[in-house]
Amino acid sequence: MKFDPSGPLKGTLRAPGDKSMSHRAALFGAMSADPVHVTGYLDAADTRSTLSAVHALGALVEEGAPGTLTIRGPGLRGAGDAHIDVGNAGTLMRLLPGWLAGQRGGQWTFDGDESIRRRPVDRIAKPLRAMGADIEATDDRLPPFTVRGTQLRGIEYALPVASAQIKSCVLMAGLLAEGTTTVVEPEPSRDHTERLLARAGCHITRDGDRISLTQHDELELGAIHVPGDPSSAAFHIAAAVLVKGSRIVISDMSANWTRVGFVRILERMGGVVVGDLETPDASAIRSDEPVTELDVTAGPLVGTVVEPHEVPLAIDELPLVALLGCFAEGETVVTGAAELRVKESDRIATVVDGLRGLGADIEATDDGFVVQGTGGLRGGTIASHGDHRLAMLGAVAGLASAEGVTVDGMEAAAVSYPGFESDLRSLLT
Ligand SMILES: O=C(O)C1=C[C@@H](OP(=O)(O)O)[C@@H](O)[C@H](O)C1
Ligand SMILES: C=C(OP(=O)(O)O)C(=O)O
Repeated sequence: MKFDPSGPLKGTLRAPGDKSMSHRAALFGAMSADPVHVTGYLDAADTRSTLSAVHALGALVEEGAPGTLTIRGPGLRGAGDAHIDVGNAGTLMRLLPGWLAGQRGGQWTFDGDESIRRRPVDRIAKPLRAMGADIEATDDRLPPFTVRGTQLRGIEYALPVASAQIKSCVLMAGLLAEGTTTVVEPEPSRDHTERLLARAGCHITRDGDRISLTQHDELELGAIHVPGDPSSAAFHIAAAVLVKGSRIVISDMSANWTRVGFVRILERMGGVVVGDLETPDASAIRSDEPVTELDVTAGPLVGTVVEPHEVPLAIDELPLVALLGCFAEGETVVTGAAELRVKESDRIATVVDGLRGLGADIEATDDGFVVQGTGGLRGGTIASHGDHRLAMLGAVAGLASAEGVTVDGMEAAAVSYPGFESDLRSLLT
Protein backbone atom coordinates (compact mmCIF):
# COMPACT_ATOMS: atom_id res chain seq x y z
CA MET A 1 0.00 0.00 0.00
CA LYS A 2 1.47 3.37 -1.06
CA PHE A 3 1.06 6.63 0.87
CA ASP A 4 1.94 9.62 -1.32
CA PRO A 5 3.09 13.02 -0.11
CA SER A 6 -0.09 14.85 0.84
CA GLY A 7 -1.59 18.30 1.13
CA PRO A 8 -2.69 19.56 4.57
CA LEU A 9 -4.80 17.36 6.86
CA LYS A 10 -8.08 18.99 7.90
CA GLY A 11 -11.07 17.81 9.88
CA THR A 12 -12.33 16.24 13.08
CA LEU A 13 -11.87 12.62 14.04
CA ARG A 14 -12.63 10.34 16.97
CA ALA A 15 -9.97 7.67 17.28
CA PRO A 16 -11.36 4.17 17.91
CA GLY A 17 -11.91 3.01 21.48
CA ASP A 18 -8.89 2.72 23.71
CA LYS A 19 -7.32 -0.73 23.38
CA SER A 20 -6.04 -1.01 26.96
CA MET A 21 -9.38 0.05 28.41
CA SER A 22 -11.34 -2.22 26.04
CA HIS A 23 -9.35 -5.31 27.10
CA ARG A 24 -9.99 -4.39 30.73
CA ALA A 25 -13.68 -3.62 30.19
CA ALA A 26 -14.19 -7.12 28.75
CA LEU A 27 -12.09 -8.88 31.40
CA PHE A 28 -13.47 -7.00 34.41
CA GLY A 29 -16.95 -7.22 32.89
CA ALA A 30 -16.60 -11.01 32.82
CA MET A 31 -15.30 -10.99 36.40
CA SER A 32 -18.36 -9.06 37.61
CA ALA A 33 -21.43 -10.64 39.10
CA ASP A 34 -23.90 -8.25 37.42
CA PRO A 35 -24.13 -7.41 33.70
CA VAL A 36 -21.68 -4.73 32.56
CA HIS A 37 -22.68 -2.41 29.70
CA VAL A 38 -19.81 -1.08 27.60
CA THR A 39 -19.83 1.76 25.06
CA GLY A 40 -16.94 2.83 22.83
CA TYR A 41 -15.44 -0.70 22.82
CA LEU A 42 -12.65 -1.12 20.28
CA ASP A 43 -13.58 -3.41 17.38
CA ALA A 44 -10.12 -4.66 16.36
CA ALA A 45 -8.32 -8.01 16.21
CA ASP A 46 -6.74 -7.75 19.70
CA THR A 47 -9.93 -6.83 21.52
CA ARG A 48 -11.93 -9.42 19.52
CA SER A 49 -9.50 -11.99 20.96
CA THR A 50 -10.47 -10.79 24.44
CA LEU A 51 -14.19 -11.14 23.70
CA SER A 52 -13.59 -14.69 22.44
CA ALA A 53 -11.54 -15.45 25.55
CA VAL A 54 -14.22 -14.30 28.02
CA HIS A 55 -16.83 -16.18 25.99
CA ALA A 56 -14.71 -19.34 26.24
CA LEU A 57 -14.52 -18.84 30.02
CA GLY A 58 -18.30 -18.76 30.32
CA ALA A 59 -19.32 -15.11 29.80
CA LEU A 60 -22.21 -14.10 27.54
CA VAL A 61 -21.28 -11.26 25.22
CA GLU A 62 -24.21 -9.44 23.58
CA GLU A 63 -23.15 -7.01 20.88
CA GLY A 64 -25.45 -4.09 20.05
CA ALA A 65 -24.74 -0.95 18.03
CA PRO A 66 -21.06 -0.52 16.99
CA GLY A 67 -18.87 -0.35 20.10
CA THR A 68 -21.74 -1.26 22.40
CA LEU A 69 -21.90 -4.53 24.28
CA THR A 70 -23.19 -6.18 27.41
CA ILE A 71 -21.09 -8.74 29.23
CA ARG A 72 -22.70 -11.22 31.61
CA GLY A 73 -19.82 -12.86 33.31
CA PRO A 74 -19.22 -16.10 35.03
CA GLY A 75 -18.08 -13.83 37.92
CA LEU A 76 -14.86 -13.58 39.87
CA ARG A 77 -14.73 -17.24 40.90
CA GLY A 78 -16.65 -18.88 38.05
CA ALA A 79 -14.25 -19.18 35.07
CA GLY A 80 -14.60 -22.51 33.25
CA ASP A 81 -11.74 -24.52 31.68
CA ALA A 82 -10.75 -23.30 28.21
CA HIS A 83 -8.09 -23.05 25.54
CA ILE A 84 -7.36 -19.35 25.06
CA ASP A 85 -6.11 -18.11 21.69
CA VAL A 86 -4.77 -14.63 22.39
CA GLY A 87 -3.94 -14.01 18.72
CA ASN A 88 -1.51 -11.06 18.68
CA ALA A 89 -2.61 -9.53 22.00
CA GLY A 90 0.17 -9.27 24.59
CA THR A 91 -2.13 -7.44 27.01
CA LEU A 92 -4.66 -10.28 27.01
CA MET A 93 -1.89 -12.86 27.46
CA ARG A 94 -0.38 -11.02 30.45
CA LEU A 95 -3.59 -9.95 32.25
CA LEU A 96 -5.93 -12.93 32.02
CA PRO A 97 -3.67 -15.46 33.86
CA GLY A 98 -3.87 -13.16 36.89
CA TRP A 99 -7.61 -13.80 37.14
CA LEU A 100 -7.43 -17.53 36.38
CA ALA A 101 -4.48 -18.52 38.60
CA GLY A 102 -6.56 -18.09 41.77
CA GLN A 103 -9.67 -20.04 40.67
CA ARG A 104 -10.62 -23.05 42.80
CA GLY A 105 -9.43 -25.68 40.31
CA GLY A 106 -9.57 -25.59 36.52
CA GLN A 107 -7.00 -25.59 33.75
CA TRP A 108 -6.34 -23.12 30.92
CA THR A 109 -3.93 -23.27 28.01
CA PHE A 110 -2.74 -20.10 26.27
CA ASP A 111 -1.30 -19.71 22.79
CA GLY A 112 -1.28 -17.15 19.99
CA ASP A 113 0.30 -16.15 16.70
CA GLU A 114 3.93 -16.31 15.59
CA SER A 115 4.74 -12.91 17.16
CA ILE A 116 3.11 -13.76 20.50
CA ARG A 117 5.18 -16.96 20.70
CA ARG A 118 8.29 -14.77 20.95
CA ARG A 119 6.92 -12.58 23.77
CA PRO A 120 8.00 -13.39 27.34
CA VAL A 121 5.57 -14.63 29.97
CA ASP A 122 8.15 -15.33 32.68
CA ARG A 123 7.52 -11.73 33.72
CA ILE A 124 4.06 -12.76 34.96
CA ALA A 125 4.87 -16.38 35.83
CA LYS A 126 7.47 -15.29 38.39
CA PRO A 127 5.22 -13.14 40.63
CA LEU A 128 2.24 -15.48 40.16
CA ARG A 129 4.34 -18.48 41.26
CA ALA A 130 5.49 -16.49 44.29
CA MET A 131 1.77 -16.20 45.11
CA GLY A 132 1.48 -20.01 44.87
CA ALA A 133 0.25 -20.26 41.25
CA ASP A 134 0.72 -23.32 39.06
CA ILE A 135 2.05 -22.22 35.64
CA GLU A 136 4.06 -24.17 33.07
CA ALA A 137 5.55 -22.29 30.12
CA THR A 138 7.53 -23.34 27.04
CA ASP A 139 11.25 -23.12 27.93
CA ASP A 140 9.94 -21.69 31.21
CA ARG A 141 9.34 -18.28 29.61
CA LEU A 142 7.28 -18.40 26.41
CA PRO A 143 3.83 -19.37 25.10
CA PRO A 144 2.20 -21.81 24.76
CA PHE A 145 1.68 -22.09 28.51
CA THR A 146 -0.74 -23.66 31.00
CA VAL A 147 -2.30 -22.22 34.15
CA ARG A 148 -4.00 -24.41 36.79
CA GLY A 149 -6.22 -22.79 39.40
CA THR A 150 -5.16 -22.96 43.05
CA GLN A 151 -5.40 -20.94 46.28
CA LEU A 152 -3.08 -17.93 46.14
CA ARG A 153 -1.56 -15.81 48.89
CA GLY A 154 -0.79 -12.09 48.75
CA ILE A 155 2.81 -10.97 48.21
CA GLU A 156 4.77 -7.77 47.91
CA TYR A 157 6.32 -7.60 44.45
CA ALA A 158 8.76 -4.99 43.13
CA LEU A 159 8.22 -4.81 39.36
CA PRO A 160 11.55 -5.32 37.55
CA VAL A 161 10.31 -3.04 34.71
CA ALA A 162 7.61 -0.35 34.58
CA SER A 163 4.94 -2.52 32.98
CA ALA A 164 1.21 -2.00 33.31
CA GLN A 165 0.67 -5.55 32.10
CA ILE A 166 2.67 -7.16 34.92
CA LYS A 167 1.21 -4.73 37.48
CA SER A 168 -2.34 -5.53 36.33
CA CYS A 169 -1.75 -9.28 36.35
CA VAL A 170 -0.50 -9.26 39.96
CA LEU A 171 -3.34 -6.99 41.10
CA MET A 172 -5.93 -9.21 39.41
CA ALA A 173 -4.44 -12.25 41.15
CA GLY A 174 -4.58 -10.27 44.40
CA LEU A 175 -8.40 -10.18 44.16
CA LEU A 176 -8.49 -13.92 44.89
CA ALA A 177 -5.39 -14.17 47.11
CA GLU A 178 -5.36 -14.46 50.90
CA GLY A 179 -4.20 -11.28 52.63
CA THR A 180 -2.78 -8.19 50.97
CA THR A 181 -1.06 -7.96 47.59
CA THR A 182 1.34 -5.07 46.96
CA VAL A 183 3.12 -4.07 43.76
CA VAL A 184 5.92 -1.53 43.78
CA GLU A 185 6.36 0.41 40.54
CA PRO A 186 9.81 1.65 39.44
CA GLU A 187 7.97 4.42 37.51
CA PRO A 188 4.25 5.07 37.03
CA SER A 189 2.70 3.25 34.06
CA ARG A 190 -0.86 3.31 32.67
CA ASP A 191 -3.28 2.93 35.56
CA HIS A 192 -6.59 1.80 33.99
CA THR A 193 -6.63 -1.38 36.10
CA GLU A 194 -6.29 0.55 39.36
CA ARG A 195 -9.05 2.98 38.32
CA LEU A 196 -11.44 0.17 37.36
CA LEU A 197 -10.74 -1.77 40.56
CA ALA A 198 -11.41 1.37 42.62
CA ARG A 199 -14.66 1.92 40.70
CA ALA A 200 -15.67 -1.71 41.21
CA GLY A 201 -15.58 -1.21 44.99
CA CYS A 202 -12.27 -2.99 45.69
CA HIS A 203 -10.07 -1.93 48.56
CA ILE A 204 -7.11 -0.59 46.58
CA THR A 205 -4.74 2.08 47.86
CA ARG A 206 -1.61 3.84 46.72
CA ASP A 207 1.21 5.01 48.95
CA GLY A 208 4.02 6.53 46.89
CA ASP A 209 5.17 3.84 44.46
CA ARG A 210 3.31 1.04 46.34
CA ILE A 211 -0.14 -0.11 45.24
CA SER A 212 -1.95 -2.46 47.62
CA LEU A 213 -5.13 -4.49 47.30
CA THR A 214 -6.94 -6.97 49.52
CA GLN A 215 -8.99 -10.03 48.60
CA HIS A 216 -12.42 -9.19 47.22
CA ASP A 217 -15.80 -10.92 46.83
CA GLU A 218 -17.68 -9.26 43.99
CA LEU A 219 -16.86 -6.56 41.44
CA GLU A 220 -19.63 -3.99 40.95
CA LEU A 221 -19.07 -2.02 37.78
CA GLY A 222 -22.32 -1.04 36.05
CA ALA A 223 -21.55 0.87 32.83
CA ILE A 224 -18.15 1.59 31.27
CA HIS A 225 -17.48 4.18 28.55
CA VAL A 226 -14.25 3.59 26.63
CA PRO A 227 -12.90 6.88 25.22
CA GLY A 228 -10.83 7.22 22.04
CA ASP A 229 -7.33 5.73 22.12
CA PRO A 230 -4.47 8.27 22.45
CA SER A 231 -2.06 5.68 21.00
CA SER A 232 -4.19 5.43 17.83
CA ALA A 233 -4.86 9.18 17.70
CA ALA A 234 -1.10 9.78 17.92
CA PHE A 235 -0.66 8.71 14.26
CA HIS A 236 -3.08 11.37 13.02
CA ILE A 237 -1.62 13.93 15.43
CA ALA A 238 1.89 13.26 14.11
CA ALA A 239 0.69 13.50 10.50
CA ALA A 240 -1.00 16.84 11.22
CA VAL A 241 2.12 18.21 12.90
CA LEU A 242 4.36 17.12 10.02
CA VAL A 243 2.34 18.16 6.96
CA LYS A 244 2.43 21.94 6.48
CA GLY A 245 -0.87 23.81 6.71
CA SER A 246 -2.66 21.02 8.61
CA ARG A 247 -5.19 21.52 11.39
CA ILE A 248 -7.19 18.67 12.90
CA VAL A 249 -9.34 18.11 15.95
CA ILE A 250 -9.31 14.81 17.84
CA SER A 251 -12.50 14.37 19.86
CA ASP A 252 -13.39 12.10 22.82
CA MET A 253 -9.79 11.10 23.48
CA SER A 254 -8.56 9.73 26.79
CA ALA A 255 -6.80 12.49 28.74
CA ASN A 256 -5.54 10.09 31.44
CA TRP A 257 -2.09 11.47 32.34
CA THR A 258 -0.51 8.02 32.23
CA ARG A 259 -1.43 7.82 28.51
CA VAL A 260 -0.62 11.22 27.06
CA GLY A 261 3.16 11.28 27.42
CA PHE A 262 3.43 11.53 23.63
CA VAL A 263 1.47 14.80 23.57
CA ARG A 264 3.77 16.20 26.29
CA ILE A 265 6.89 15.19 24.29
CA LEU A 266 5.40 16.65 21.13
CA GLU A 267 4.65 19.97 22.87
CA ARG A 268 8.27 20.09 24.04
CA MET A 269 9.38 19.58 20.43
CA GLY A 270 7.35 22.64 19.41
CA GLY A 271 4.12 20.95 18.22
CA VAL A 272 1.01 23.04 18.81
CA VAL A 273 -1.56 20.91 20.58
CA VAL A 274 -4.40 22.60 22.47
CA GLY A 275 -6.52 20.56 24.89
CA ASP A 276 -7.02 19.77 28.57
CA LEU A 277 -4.88 16.91 29.75
CA GLU A 278 -5.19 15.44 33.21
CA THR A 279 -2.61 16.76 35.70
CA PRO A 280 -0.07 14.08 36.64
CA ASP A 281 -0.60 12.79 40.17
CA ALA A 282 0.86 9.49 41.30
CA SER A 283 -0.08 10.01 44.94
CA ALA A 284 -3.60 8.56 44.85
CA ILE A 285 -5.84 6.22 42.89
CA ARG A 286 -8.53 7.87 40.79
CA SER A 287 -11.63 6.09 39.62
CA ASP A 288 -12.68 8.19 36.60
CA GLU A 289 -11.22 8.17 33.08
CA PRO A 290 -11.08 11.77 31.81
CA VAL A 291 -11.57 12.69 28.14
CA THR A 292 -10.49 15.67 26.09
CA GLU A 293 -10.59 17.27 22.65
CA LEU A 294 -7.27 18.14 21.01
CA ASP A 295 -6.73 20.86 18.42
CA VAL A 296 -3.52 20.13 16.48
CA THR A 297 -1.64 22.42 14.07
CA ALA A 298 1.50 21.82 11.98
CA GLY A 299 4.64 23.64 13.06
CA PRO A 300 8.44 23.54 13.09
CA LEU A 301 9.96 21.01 15.50
CA VAL A 302 13.16 20.85 17.54
CA GLY A 303 14.85 17.70 18.82
CA THR A 304 14.39 16.51 22.39
CA VAL A 305 15.64 13.96 24.90
CA VAL A 306 13.03 11.48 26.15
CA GLU A 307 14.00 10.45 29.67
CA PRO A 308 13.45 6.92 31.07
CA HIS A 309 10.63 8.05 33.40
CA GLU A 310 8.67 9.35 30.38
CA VAL A 311 8.96 6.04 28.53
CA PRO A 312 6.05 4.12 30.15
CA LEU A 313 3.77 7.11 29.54
CA ALA A 314 4.45 7.03 25.79
CA ILE A 315 5.70 3.48 25.21
CA ASP A 316 3.62 2.62 22.13
CA GLU A 317 4.13 6.08 20.59
CA LEU A 318 7.96 6.05 20.73
CA PRO A 319 8.21 4.91 17.07
CA LEU A 320 6.43 8.18 16.22
CA VAL A 321 8.93 10.17 18.30
CA ALA A 322 11.64 8.72 16.03
CA LEU A 323 9.70 9.86 12.97
CA LEU A 324 9.18 13.36 14.37
CA GLY A 325 12.90 13.48 15.16
CA CYS A 326 13.68 13.05 11.43
CA PHE A 327 11.85 16.34 10.72
CA ALA A 328 13.09 18.24 13.81
CA GLU A 329 16.04 20.54 14.03
CA GLY A 330 18.91 18.91 15.94
CA GLU A 331 19.05 15.59 17.75
CA THR A 332 16.25 13.47 19.24
CA VAL A 333 17.25 10.83 21.78
CA VAL A 334 15.14 8.12 23.45
CA THR A 335 16.69 6.31 26.42
CA GLY A 336 15.49 3.72 28.91
CA ALA A 337 13.20 2.06 26.36
CA ALA A 338 14.68 -1.47 26.15
CA GLU A 339 11.08 -2.75 26.57
CA LEU A 340 10.54 -1.81 22.92
CA ARG A 341 12.55 -4.91 22.04
CA VAL A 342 9.83 -7.26 23.35
CA LYS A 343 6.78 -5.78 21.64
CA GLU A 344 5.00 -7.17 18.53
CA SER A 345 8.41 -6.74 16.86
CA ASP A 346 11.76 -5.59 18.23
CA ARG A 347 10.67 -1.98 17.82
CA ILE A 348 14.17 -0.58 18.26
CA ALA A 349 15.45 -2.68 15.34
CA THR A 350 12.36 -2.39 13.12
CA VAL A 351 11.96 1.38 13.61
CA VAL A 352 15.65 2.10 13.05
CA ASP A 353 15.93 -0.17 9.97
CA GLY A 354 12.58 0.98 8.62
CA LEU A 355 13.20 4.72 8.93
CA ARG A 356 16.79 4.39 7.71
CA GLY A 357 15.42 2.74 4.58
CA LEU A 358 13.34 5.88 4.01
CA GLY A 359 16.41 8.13 4.27
CA ALA A 360 16.58 8.84 8.03
CA ASP A 361 19.79 9.44 9.95
CA ILE A 362 19.04 7.19 12.94
CA GLU A 363 21.11 4.86 15.14
CA ALA A 364 19.93 2.16 17.52
CA THR A 365 21.22 2.03 21.08
CA ASP A 366 20.71 -0.80 23.59
CA ASP A 367 17.71 0.96 25.10
CA GLY A 368 16.46 3.38 22.45
CA PHE A 369 17.65 5.39 19.48
CA VAL A 370 19.33 8.62 18.41
CA VAL A 371 17.96 10.55 15.43
CA GLN A 372 19.66 13.45 13.64
CA GLY A 373 17.01 15.72 12.19
CA THR A 374 17.52 16.31 8.48
CA GLY A 375 14.38 18.36 7.92
CA GLY A 376 12.56 15.65 5.99
CA LEU A 377 12.45 12.09 4.67
CA ARG A 378 13.04 10.86 1.14
CA GLY A 379 10.59 7.94 1.18
CA GLY A 380 10.76 4.39 -0.18
CA THR A 381 9.45 1.09 1.20
CA ILE A 382 9.02 0.02 4.82
CA ALA A 383 8.07 -3.44 6.10
CA SER A 384 5.55 -3.71 8.94
CA HIS A 385 7.00 -7.05 10.15
CA GLY A 386 3.39 -7.83 11.11
CA ASP A 387 3.53 -5.02 13.70
CA HIS A 388 0.49 -2.71 13.59
CA ARG A 389 2.38 0.30 14.94
CA LEU A 390 5.09 -0.06 12.26
CA ALA A 391 2.47 -0.23 9.51
CA MET A 392 0.78 2.99 10.70
CA LEU A 393 4.18 4.67 11.17
CA GLY A 394 4.99 3.96 7.51
CA ALA A 395 1.70 5.50 6.36
CA VAL A 396 2.32 8.75 8.28
CA ALA A 397 5.93 8.86 7.04
CA GLY A 398 4.59 8.60 3.48
CA LEU A 399 2.32 11.65 3.76
CA ALA A 400 5.19 13.77 5.11
CA SER A 401 7.90 12.38 2.77
CA ALA A 402 9.26 13.75 -0.50
CA GLU A 403 8.55 10.66 -2.65
CA GLY A 404 5.92 8.67 -0.74
CA VAL A 405 6.17 5.42 1.21
CA THR A 406 5.00 1.93 0.29
CA VAL A 407 4.06 -0.07 3.38
CA ASP A 408 4.65 -3.78 3.01
CA GLY A 409 2.10 -5.48 5.29
CA MET A 410 -0.35 -2.62 5.91
CA GLU A 411 -3.02 -5.14 6.98
CA ALA A 412 -1.23 -5.45 10.35
CA ALA A 413 -2.95 -2.16 11.36
CA ALA A 414 -6.14 -4.18 11.97
CA VAL A 415 -4.66 -5.46 15.24
CA SER A 416 -5.51 -2.15 16.94
CA TYR A 417 -7.10 0.07 14.25
CA PRO A 418 -8.91 -1.61 11.32
CA GLY A 419 -10.26 1.74 10.02
CA PHE A 420 -6.89 3.50 10.18
CA GLU A 421 -6.30 3.97 6.48
CA SER A 422 -9.78 5.30 5.71
CA ASP A 423 -9.69 7.60 8.77
CA LEU A 424 -6.31 8.99 7.71
CA ARG A 425 -7.43 9.47 4.10
CA SER A 426 -10.64 11.19 5.30
CA LEU A 427 -8.44 13.99 6.70
CA LEU A 428 -6.59 14.54 3.42
CA THR A 429 -7.63 17.57 1.39
O1 LIG B 1 -1.43 -2.68 29.98
C1 LIG B 1 -1.63 -2.38 28.80
O2 LIG B 1 -2.79 -2.28 28.31
C2 LIG B 1 -0.47 -2.14 27.94
C3 LIG B 1 0.77 -1.93 28.50
C4 LIG B 1 1.99 -1.70 27.72
O3 LIG B 1 2.77 -2.87 27.76
P1 LIG B 1 3.79 -3.20 28.98
O4 LIG B 1 3.06 -3.30 30.23
O5 LIG B 1 4.43 -4.50 28.59
O6 LIG B 1 4.76 -2.05 28.98
C5 LIG B 1 1.68 -1.33 26.28
O7 LIG B 1 2.86 -1.42 25.49
C6 LIG B 1 0.60 -2.19 25.68
O8 LIG B 1 0.31 -1.77 24.36
C7 LIG B 1 -0.67 -2.09 26.47
C1 LIG C 1 2.54 -3.49 22.61
C2 LIG C 1 1.29 -3.41 22.21
O1 LIG C 1 0.26 -4.26 22.58
P1 LIG C 1 0.27 -5.69 23.29
O2 LIG C 1 1.42 -5.74 24.27
O3 LIG C 1 -1.06 -5.81 23.92
O4 LIG C 1 0.44 -6.72 22.18
C3 LIG C 1 0.84 -2.29 21.34
O5 LIG C 1 -0.38 -2.17 21.14
O6 LIG C 1 1.65 -1.49 20.80
